[in-house]
Amino acid sequence: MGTGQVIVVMGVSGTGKTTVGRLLAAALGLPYAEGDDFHPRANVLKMASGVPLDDADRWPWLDAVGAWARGTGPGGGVVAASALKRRYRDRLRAARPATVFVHLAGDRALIGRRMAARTGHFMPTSLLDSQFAALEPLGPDERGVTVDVHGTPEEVAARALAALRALRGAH
Ligand SMILES: Nc1ncnc2c1ncn2[C@@H]1O[C@H](COP(=O)(O)OP(=O)(O)O)[C@@H](O)[C@H]1O
Ligand SMILES: O=C(O)[C@H](O)[C@@H](O)[C@H](O)[C@H](O)COP(=O)(O)O
Repeated sequence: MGTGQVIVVMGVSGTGKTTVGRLLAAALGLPYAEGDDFHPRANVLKMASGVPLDDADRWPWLDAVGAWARGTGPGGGVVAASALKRRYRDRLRAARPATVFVHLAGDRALIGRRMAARTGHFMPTSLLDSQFAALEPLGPDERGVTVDVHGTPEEVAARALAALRALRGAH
């Protein structure tokens, strides 16, 4: 899938970033990182208490994700990180120019159901509306693919791999 490529699996909470990101990393033989692990503790506590993050909360987190991406070296890697807004993705691209985004997209009802069924996670389903409100889909000039999240995780991962291959073929 290309030397030096970092794949950022993006999208709202509950859309399957972790699940699909791990499958992509395994399929590509790349290291995987969980974006949630880079949040300062204050961010996790804020979200857990039902308050959405703002830009100021997200900059240090994005810089930590970007540092991981840069640190993967020539081999690249896969990281799950919501990267909801264009300016957040700009920040990640500034840290690691060879970044490609996989936007996992689905309707609110489906994602809400999956999120509600998830256990042991700090993110409350009540924040899903704010996640959709913040979401800015990939622009035509942004290197990446948008992948629908219906079906099994394996189907979504296969769809993402095919879209990445097509993107690569187009360049
Ligand atoms: N394609 C899928 N079909 C059914 N359930 C899924 C699918 N993808 C993810 N899930 C489940 O939905 C929940 C949210 O997925 P997760 O990977 O944690 O999303 P995110 O990392 O974007 O928050 C988890 O409980 C996960 O097991
Ligand atoms: O910028 C944000 O508001 C957060 O990054 C958010 O988008 C993310 O979704 C949470 O960290 C919950 O984690 P999950 O995405 O794994 O639910």
